[in-house]
Amino acid sequence: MASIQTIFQYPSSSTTTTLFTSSLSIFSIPTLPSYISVKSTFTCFSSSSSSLSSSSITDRAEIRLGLPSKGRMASETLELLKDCQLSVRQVNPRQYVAEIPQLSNLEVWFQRPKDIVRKLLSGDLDLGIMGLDTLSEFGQGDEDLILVHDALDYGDCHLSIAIPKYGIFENINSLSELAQMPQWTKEKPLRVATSFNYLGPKFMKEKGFEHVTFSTADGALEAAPAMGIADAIVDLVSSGTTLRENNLKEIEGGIILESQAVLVASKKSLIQREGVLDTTHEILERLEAHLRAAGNCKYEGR
Ligand SMILES: Nc1ncnc2c1ncn2[C@@H]1O[C@H](COP(=O)(O)OP(=O)(O)OP(=O)(O)O)[C@@H](O)[C@H]1O
Ligand SMILES: O=P(O)(O)OC[C@H]1O[C@H](OP(=O)(O)OP(=O)(O)O)[C@H](O)[C@@H]1O
Repeated sequence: MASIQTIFQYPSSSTTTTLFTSSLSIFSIPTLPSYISVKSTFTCFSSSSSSLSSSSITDRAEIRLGLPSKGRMASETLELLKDCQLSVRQVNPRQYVAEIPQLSNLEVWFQRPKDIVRKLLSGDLDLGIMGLDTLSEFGQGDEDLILVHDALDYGDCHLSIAIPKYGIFENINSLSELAQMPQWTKEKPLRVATSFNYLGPKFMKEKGFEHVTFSTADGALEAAPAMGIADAIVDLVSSGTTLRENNLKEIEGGIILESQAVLVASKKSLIQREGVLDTTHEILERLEAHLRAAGNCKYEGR
């Protein structure tokens, strides 16, 4: 990864706004697909199109960091922060607020990852950690969401389209073959089940699928083809076991997004709320130091 200066660039304007610089080297965004509209090669998760953001800077004094409250990301997020000497001190595990003694004036709020994105946009959080998939789905490229660190090295998975291994799909092995199947017509479109109601349709449209409809479900999507509810699914994959166990397969060109845990900030907070920039910088430096050391350990261990 190239060493670059940490400059937040706001692609909606022609100027580059330097919020802070350092010798950190963690801002390159690897392979985000074009429809996610990261216009700079580093630092900014942004699009000039949709704007969900309605945040206004309220007059609260404390800085708020949103962390996943439960699920896959929760414990690894706490472990990562602990490894960075940023221990989250929770008075009681059922309480949703906590503190990090090393970061003064910071409140930690435990929330569902999708709600962290929503609350960054509404101005109720200043910083947050979630999967890039959640950021992309619920942030919808909003300009106020700044990707501060794009690779926290856990929560790896990818969002992908999957189809049955059997029946009319037996010899279909790529997205273009799927698109060209004569079965999909206006009257009988390709039916896709997904909980990614923004990224799924956006991807299929970009890939030129004309006759396609979407249905939504929150879990166990892999059952939809066998139940006859859908022809294909768009869902997260990590080990691939769930797809295999349900007789489904990924296809060439069908990966929508590679995801892992990321640190995100509200641009408005960074600019307008006192202390957010310094706190972000502090967290970033600690993350970078830890991840660099961990990376070296991995390398030495090989
Ligand atoms: N195999 C996987 N399946 C789903 N998510 C995964 C997987 N591997 C890593 N992840 C990451 O974990 C996140 C899911 O976290 P979690 O299990 O807490 O669900 P959630 O975001 O609260 O969603 P839900 O409301 O569906 O429970 C994903 O957004 C993704 O970034
Ligand atoms: O590739 P794998 O390692 O098998 O992981 C992928 C599965 O994990 C997630 O589901 P989860 O376990 O969260 O249950 P859910 O279907 O109820 O959301 C995801 O939605 C896939 O179903």
